[in-house]
Order: sequence, then C-alpha cells, then structure tokens
Amino acid sequence: MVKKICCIGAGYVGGPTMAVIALKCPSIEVVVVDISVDRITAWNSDLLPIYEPGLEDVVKKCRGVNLFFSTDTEKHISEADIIFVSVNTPTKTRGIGAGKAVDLTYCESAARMIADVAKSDKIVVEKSTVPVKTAEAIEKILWHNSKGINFQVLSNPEFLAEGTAIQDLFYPDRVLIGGRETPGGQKAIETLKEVYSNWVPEDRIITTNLWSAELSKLAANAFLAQRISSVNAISALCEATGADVTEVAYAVGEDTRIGPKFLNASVGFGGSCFQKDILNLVYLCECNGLPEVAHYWEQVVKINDYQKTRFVSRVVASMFKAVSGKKIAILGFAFKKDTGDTSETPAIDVCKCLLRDKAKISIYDPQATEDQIQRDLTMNKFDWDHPIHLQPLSPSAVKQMTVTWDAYEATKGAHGICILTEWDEFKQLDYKKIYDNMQKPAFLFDSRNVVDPEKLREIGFIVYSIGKPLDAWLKHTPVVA
Ligand SMILES: NC(=O)c1ccc[n+]([C@@H]2O[C@H](COP(=O)([O-])OP(=O)(O)OC[C@H]3O[C@@H](n4cnc5c(N)ncnc54)[C@H](O)[C@@H]3O)[C@@H](O)[C@H]2O)c1
Ligand SMILES: O=c1ccn([C@@H]2O[C@H](COP(=O)(O)OP(=O)(O)O[C@H]3O[C@H](CO)[C@@H](O)[C@H](O)[C@H]3O)[C@@H](O)[C@H]2O)c(=O)[nH]1
Repeated sequence: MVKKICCIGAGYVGGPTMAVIALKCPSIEVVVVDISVDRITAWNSDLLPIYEPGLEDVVKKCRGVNLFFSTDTEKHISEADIIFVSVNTPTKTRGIGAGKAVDLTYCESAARMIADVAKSDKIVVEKSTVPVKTAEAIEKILWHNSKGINFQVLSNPEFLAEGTAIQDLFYPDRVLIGGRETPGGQKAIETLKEVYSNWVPEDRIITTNLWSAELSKLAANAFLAQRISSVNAISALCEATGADVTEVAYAVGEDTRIGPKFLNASVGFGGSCFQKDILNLVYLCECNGLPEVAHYWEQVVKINDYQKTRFVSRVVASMFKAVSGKKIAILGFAFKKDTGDTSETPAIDVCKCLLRDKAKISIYDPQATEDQIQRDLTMNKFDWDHPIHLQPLSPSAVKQMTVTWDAYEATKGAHGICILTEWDEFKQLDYKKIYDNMQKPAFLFDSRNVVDPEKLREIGFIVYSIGKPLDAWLKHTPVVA
C-alpha cells in the first residue's frame, strides 16, 4: 500500500504530474521537492511558476491537503515509498558527445541523494526522458550504496504536451511502465500500476521491459517531430509549385493509416523536448554503431533548422533584401500557443537572425515575459535547459529589441509583422487598424497559417503564409540563403 510519493524536480513535468496524482489519489501524500528555492516558493504561492490551463485549479484543490512543495529533499525522500525522478536532462554543451548526448548530472545526483538518505525499501521511477540503459546506471548507483535496502528502478516516461498537460494527464493515451523481468521488478510495476489505476483505464496502462520503455519515449518524440519536418519539407515544395500545404496535409491525413494530427506546417518545431530527444537518439545510434540510422533521424532536425532559415530568408528577400533599421513586429514568442514556455522556440532563431541583420524588433507574446525573452536572445544554445539557478545571467540586454504587452503597440510604425506563435487572439486582431498604423508597403509573414491571407491582401498587406501559394510580390522575389 503506497502511503507517500516524493518527486524530485518541480518543473513542467514534476509539478503538474504530481498535482494530478494527488488529486486522483486522495489517500496518498505527494511531496514535490526541488533544489531551486524560488521554484518551490512559487509553487506555494498564488502565482505558480508555470502557466498551464487547468493547473491552478488542481493545485488549489490539493495543496496543503495531500500535495506539498518543499526544499526538504532528504526528509521527503527518506519517508517516501515511491520516488519519481523528474529532473533536467539537457543536451551536453561540452566534452564527449557535446551537442547531442544527454547530460545526466542531475539524474545521477538525484540517485546518489536517494541512496544516501533512504532507510527503507524504495521504488525509484525514472520520469525524466533519458538515454536507453540509464535505469541500469541508476540501479548501479543505488545498489552499490544500498546498505541492505531493496531498490527497484522503473521507467515511466511522461508523454504530456505543454499547454494541454492537465488534459493529457487526466486522459492519457497510454501510461507506460517498464521494469525488470524479475519478481521484484514485476511487483514494483504492479505497485505503480495501482497508483495510475485510480483514474487510468487498465487497458491504457502498458507494461514493458525497462529498455523498451526508455526507448519508446525517444521513438515517440522522434516520430512526432518527423511528421512536422515532413510536412514542413512539403511546405517548401508547395510554395515552389503553387500547391497549398493545408490542402495537401488534409488530403494526406485523411488516409486513416496516416491520420490528420500533427500535420500543421510551421516555422519549425520548438519546445524543450523534440530537438533534445532526437539528438539523444542520434547519439545513441552512433554509439551503437548505427551511423545510417543516426543520419536518418538527424535529418529531422536539419529540416527543422532549414525551415527557420527559409522563413527568415523570405522576410529579408521580400523587404527589398534589407531589414537594417526597419521595425519588425514579432507576434508570438512562446514555442506554441497556451504556454509561456520559450524553450527552443523557433522565435529565438528567427529573432537572432533578424537582429544580426540589424532589424529593430518589437515583440508581443501573451505569456512570455520580457526577462525570459532577453535571456533567450543572449543565452548560449542548450544553457536554458539547466536548473534555473544554475543558468548564466544575461550578460547584456539586447538593445535593438523591445517587448510590449499589446499587439497594436508592437506593430505601430512597423515595416513588417512576423507571426511566430499560433495564439488564438492573433486571429481576432483588427488588421485594418494595424495596417493603417504601419509603414507601406506593409508586410505580414505568417509562419503558422493563423490569418486568412486573402482578407489581409484585400486590406493592402503583402502576405506570406507558410506553404501557401505566393502572391505576386513574393513570386518575383527570389529568396536568398
Ligand atoms: N517539459 C515537458 O513538456 C516534458 C514532457 C515529457 C518529458 N519531459 C522530460 O522530463 C524531464 C523534466 O523536464 P521539465 O520540463 O519538468 O524540466 P524543468 O527544468 O521544468 O524541471 C526540472 C526541475 O528539476 C530540478 N532539479 C534538477 N536537479 C535536481 C536535484 N538533484 N534535486 C532536486 N531538484 C532538481 C530543477 O531545479 C528543475 O526545477 C526532462 O527529462 C524532460 O525531457 C519534459
Ligand atoms: O502539427 C504540428 C504540431 C506541432 N508543431 C510544433 O511542434 C512543437 C512541439 O509541440 P507539441 O508536441 O504540441 O508540444 P510539447 O510540449 O513539446 O510536447 C512534445 O514533447 C513532450 C516532451 O517530451 C512530449 O511529452 C509530448 O508528447 C510531445 O508532443 C511546437 O513548437 C509546435 O508548434 C508544429 O509545428 N506542427
């Protein structure tokens, strides 16, 4: 009978996941611990550290009842029956495998902490996304320091997507639990399965061996990202031929073997997971002597980078091949709608390119904060994925950039607009009013197919919509790389 769960890591996964477990399992005490005092303070305040629809409601119902956020890591680990490890697994920035391999420092320190403070048997659940065989490393750390305690390690990767985390957790497509094929391993799987059975139908709980569970997570993200790179690759061909990517994606997705989801052309995928996890997969393939397989998956990331460069080239080419000194409004900075998260958002690459070309950019996003945007535009690649208090401070503010709290303010006097996130409110804007306040010719580059290009062309805009037939202006403007 599970009485207490402790989760190490109070981030996008640890916080919402544990809040839902607490809600659905009132008899279990759930404590989320973190080394970041600021994060824990925020979880205990009215202003939660992450924005996620429905999260506040769940936290308010359980916090102080059977859900707690604490920095007293040792106490709660030692008291828990099940310990989830939901810490950062960033891409390594230096040393062997830099730029691809996962930095497992935080996972290892969590495992060592568990080994140090445990006084009774524990089930340790790998929630973080990790390279295959990480569970073996965790087992070794625990078993070599066990002092006679029985540790069982499970892999229970998380599939929630940001912006829909609470719905995904309430109604998961599946819960995946991998464990050792030993009596002890199977018993641990059953114990964790019982926790999820409080709200997840039995047939949605998949049990596998440890390595299948670890690899399934990487494979799932690689398949999802591959769909986006596929449709984005087709979007380039659509623009070259006069086909419309929305029509093509619909026609393709109606095949029940392919399905309609995840076929929206965009400026590229962002978020904390896809790129990191594919690079992790690529590195695993290389380490296992499979260069062709590594090369295959690497192309998904390459097409993603190509799509971002292609978009910026379109912007610069259309605006008389020069954006120096011109004001460009950026509508949307988060990596997708309904989240304030800016991890690996394509907006970072687009803005950095425009800034390098000396454009003045004015950004409006309904959720991303100015401080975060400044950090994103000054931080080195992959640094963002370390615990917040270990990240470097912004060395200097980007002077050619302003952040506004209103789309009309951002676009006032602008030469061009780039829509980079598909926030619903961008569909409802008064584009006539925006047009009237812009420099002419007024350009609008829609990287998410949010606006109706025909309506905007009627107003007077020169419109570029990703993967859609080009208007006359763009057709006759060759794109420079
Ligand atoms: N963000 C997502 O949507 C998502 C979805 C599925 C899986 N994942 C995976 O889950 C893991 C966590 O991701 P996240 O987005 O929640 O990260 P995050 O950065 O939001 O949170 C991780 C937290 O762990 C804390 N931490 C690190 N080391 C610690 C330690 N030794 N002791 C205590 N706390 C420690 C950090 O301070 C941080 O608050 C990653 O492996 C990620 O790939 C993320
Ligand atoms: O048709 C689409 C769908 C998504 N995207 C983009 O792809 C990125 C990722 O979107 P999404 O997958 O919805 O969000 P994440 O929160 O990154 O979730 C992914 O990454 C998580 C972390 O591993 C997994 O748990 C989820 O299952 C997986 O969907 C975003 O930039 C989206 O704008 C597109 O460009 N076109």
